[in-house]
Amino acid sequence: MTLVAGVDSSTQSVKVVVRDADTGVLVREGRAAHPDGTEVHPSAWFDALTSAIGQAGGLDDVDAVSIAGQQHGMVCLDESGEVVRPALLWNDTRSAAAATDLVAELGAKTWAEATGSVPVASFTITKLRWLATHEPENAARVAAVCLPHDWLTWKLSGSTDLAELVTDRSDASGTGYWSPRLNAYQLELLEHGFGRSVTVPRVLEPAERVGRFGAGAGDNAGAALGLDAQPGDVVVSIGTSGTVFGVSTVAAADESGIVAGFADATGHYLPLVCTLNAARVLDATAALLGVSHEALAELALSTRSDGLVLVPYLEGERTPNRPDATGSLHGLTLGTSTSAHLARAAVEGLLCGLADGLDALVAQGLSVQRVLLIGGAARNQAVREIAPAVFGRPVAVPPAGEYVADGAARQAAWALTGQRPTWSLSGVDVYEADPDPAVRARYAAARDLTLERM
Ligand SMILES: Nc1ncnc2c1ncn2[C@@H]1O[C@H](COP(=O)(O)OP(=O)(O)O)[C@@H](O)[C@H]1O
Ligand SMILES: O=C(CO)[C@@H](O)[C@H](O)COP(=O)(O)O
Repeated sequence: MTLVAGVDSSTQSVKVVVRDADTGVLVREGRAAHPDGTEVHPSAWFDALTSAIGQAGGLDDVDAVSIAGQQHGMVCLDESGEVVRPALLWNDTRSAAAATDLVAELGAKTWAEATGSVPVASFTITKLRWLATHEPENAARVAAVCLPHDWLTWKLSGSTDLAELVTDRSDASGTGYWSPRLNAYQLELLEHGFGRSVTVPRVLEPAERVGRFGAGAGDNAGAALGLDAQPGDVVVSIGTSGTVFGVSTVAAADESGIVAGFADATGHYLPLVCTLNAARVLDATAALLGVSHEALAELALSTRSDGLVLVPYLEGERTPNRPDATGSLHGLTLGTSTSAHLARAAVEGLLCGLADGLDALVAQGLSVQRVLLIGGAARNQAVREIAPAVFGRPVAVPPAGEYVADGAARQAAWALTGQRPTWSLSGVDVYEADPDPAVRARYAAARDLTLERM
């Protein structure tokens, strides 16, 4: 049996799957937790990956490996390949002012045309500007910049040569200095943002490999590949981030900055909307109520929200671009002051943010024939049942699984054999509900009424 491995190094954890390259059957798997926080030393990811690989029985008998991971994080290396400072992750908002400056300096249209996206605090380029401004001594030591998945691939390959860093189209498209449309770096943007040029990883083609390593992918592109998403499939992923995206044959360039015009992992495009507040809104609400996720779901399904709205900007927000916002609760009455109403409002609030994202993608021309729901919080029964009412469409929920790691495994098999795998995806459950536009309308009325962070 020929084995391939796929990795998802996501915000909260790392997952490893080992699959049969011919059939896609899961042979072994492993996982390990990542440290909390929006600033993490990459060595913590490597330690977690090593432990997850061990749990998955090692990689000695595996012929090809691909690593997918959280997008955008800034990993800076010095000339000898050492990490300069802990990585700033996609959900670290300290570079919000740098993002505002970069957009003001060149204009949103220039960014959208050059890179497919208008940078917000998540994007690597804004973190580089922040570093140049706030930590000039660290900035001076930077010889190369790469992304979490690039660094893990490089590290696992055993290389110490900066010239051997590789990445893929999907993750390169989240840097703010690579064009999906032109399939090329825009290094003048990197120089503009950081003040000078540095080494960047070589961008591999979707099925290219270096030794036994595939190109890897940003986690959302990895999930699209893992689900074998086709044009018309829109994926809603509710993990640490909330994302809505679809595979498209047309490159997006949304000047409003709502839709990010990323590349996918198959040579096409992946227009995407990302929110900063997703599964952790339910984690926080369950903790506040002192209940499990299962009990939270039961509470949420036991009532309607009756006008209670939770605007879930607990970590600030990325879409809409409100990095300094806080969450807020609106519509409290004696009647809505119950655990059940709060649970329902939390689920509806996070889903309304994603429904706004779905609308934005449709407005950009993305076709929606099917909505697929994945990510840790897709396990939640209330999310599954309320999503179709909020989205106004049926929602298909594939079996709980590690679709990002599966996408990486598919890529590894593709790179190994030269054939894109046709592994079958087992059955999805379809959830339907009457559309509930009143919930969306009430949320829309509340969403801008939030306090800034202190
Ligand atoms: N049944 C559930 N209901 C709601 N949230 C859940 C449930 N199970 C897991 N989660 C949450 O999902 C998140 C992890 O999802 P995952 O997609 O692995 O995240 P990431 O890829 O961002 O690391 C955690 O915040 C976890 O608490
Ligand atoms: O920033 C984005 C997409 O632009 C996020 O989707 C990150 O890629 C993190 O993903 P998860 O940890 O939530 O899987």
